[in-house]
Amino acid sequence: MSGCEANFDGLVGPTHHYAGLSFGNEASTRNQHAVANPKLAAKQGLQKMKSLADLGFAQGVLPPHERPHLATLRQMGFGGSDREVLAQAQAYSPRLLSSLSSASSMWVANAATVSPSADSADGRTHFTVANLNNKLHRAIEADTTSAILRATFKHDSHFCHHDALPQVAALGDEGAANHNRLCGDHDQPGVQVFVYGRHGLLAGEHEPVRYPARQTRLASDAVARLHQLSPARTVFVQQNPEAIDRGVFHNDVICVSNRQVLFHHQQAFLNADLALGEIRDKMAALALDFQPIVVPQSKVSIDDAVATYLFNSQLLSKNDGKMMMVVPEESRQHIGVWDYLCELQESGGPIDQIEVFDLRESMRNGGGPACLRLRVALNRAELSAVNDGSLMNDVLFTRLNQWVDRHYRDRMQAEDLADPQLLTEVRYALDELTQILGLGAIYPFQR
Ligand SMILES: NCCC[C@H](NC(=O)CCC(=O)O)C(=O)O
Repeated sequence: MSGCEANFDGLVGPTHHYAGLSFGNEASTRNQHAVANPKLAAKQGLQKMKSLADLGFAQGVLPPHERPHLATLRQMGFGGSDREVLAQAQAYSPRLLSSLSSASSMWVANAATVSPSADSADGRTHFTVANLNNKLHRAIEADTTSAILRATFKHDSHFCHHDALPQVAALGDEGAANHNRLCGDHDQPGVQVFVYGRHGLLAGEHEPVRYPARQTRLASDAVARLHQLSPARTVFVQQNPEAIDRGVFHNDVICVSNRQVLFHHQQAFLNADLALGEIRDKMAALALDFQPIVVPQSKVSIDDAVATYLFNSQLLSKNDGKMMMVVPEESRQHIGVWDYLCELQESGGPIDQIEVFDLRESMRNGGGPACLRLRVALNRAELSAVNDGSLMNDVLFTRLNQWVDRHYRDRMQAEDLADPQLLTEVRYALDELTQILGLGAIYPFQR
């Protein structure tokens, strides 16, 4: 093995619910007020992690955040005991309490952008925490994400951590969901592709009109600079504004990369030919052969892509050199999309295996297999420097399932969030979790 791509999945938190918080994310809007099942959600996620670990892929886990987020409520002027703060917030605005209770940190593809050491001038793996500035419920993730990543990837000699960019719309950054990397072996230099929705400072001709473009070019440029990437191996591409207006709120809803392959929809990018040409040329300079797989509109429409999350899949390299694709159950349920996938699997191309997972609880908030994982390409030395307790195996899987059984409710709606008992349950659970994972005190309530 010459390096690997490890996937770190976000564990769903105990307050998982459907609040309709993400304008532009159609599943989130559609399922507002549906009854959620946090216990099932966490178990569906764990099952994916375990299955991939069993297949021999390096798999880690990242813990959920503390919710409701009392610190933000206090910062907003609510005071007194925790119980009083919750009651006041609920009386003032149940929607605010819901925002500050979202389990959205599960979608760790938005936790950070990660550049492997082979691409960065200082030879370290770089992480920039995403500020998730476009949504209140997500912008509050940055500090805890930073603490979690620093505890999981601890050694300064291997890992370099950057805090989130300033919290302002012009620097809106959504992390790895808008970032792809093309390469040969994962620990060899590759080409990084940053996808943005609007510039940030300059008013562009081509911007979405219906839904927000969450990622700015200004932010993508800043991350590339922080990560010490070579311009000769970096490409910036604008997302197709029409796709954003149809519900493609992150690039990973319409595109996924692995090694030389860029699996994407025909309408994913603005000026796609130029962008693909630049990727091809920059890869050729590394003696790499670019293999785009373009799914035409005639086979799968953008609406079907959004409904089924076909592109929010994981592409994983197997030992035989072929790739396995991890798709959500919703892709199997759709006849046209499933026919396309069966054809793809038989086509003799790089992807020859499709694995389906039931991630319905997360999917109903717009989070598929790819949203739930943060890719970290690591060489052997770096992999052994990762916090041991964070890596998935039989023992950890059993312990985490038992932990979920002990602490999670199987029903959650907005009105449950003001229950002071829930906050106690969450803190108790998270405190135990940091011990299971060996992460130390990462939450403010533990300090
Ligand atoms: N990468 C997938 C992210 C999904 C996430 N959904 C949410 O936050 C929905 C939460 C709610 O509406 O309850 C988002 O849109 O950022």
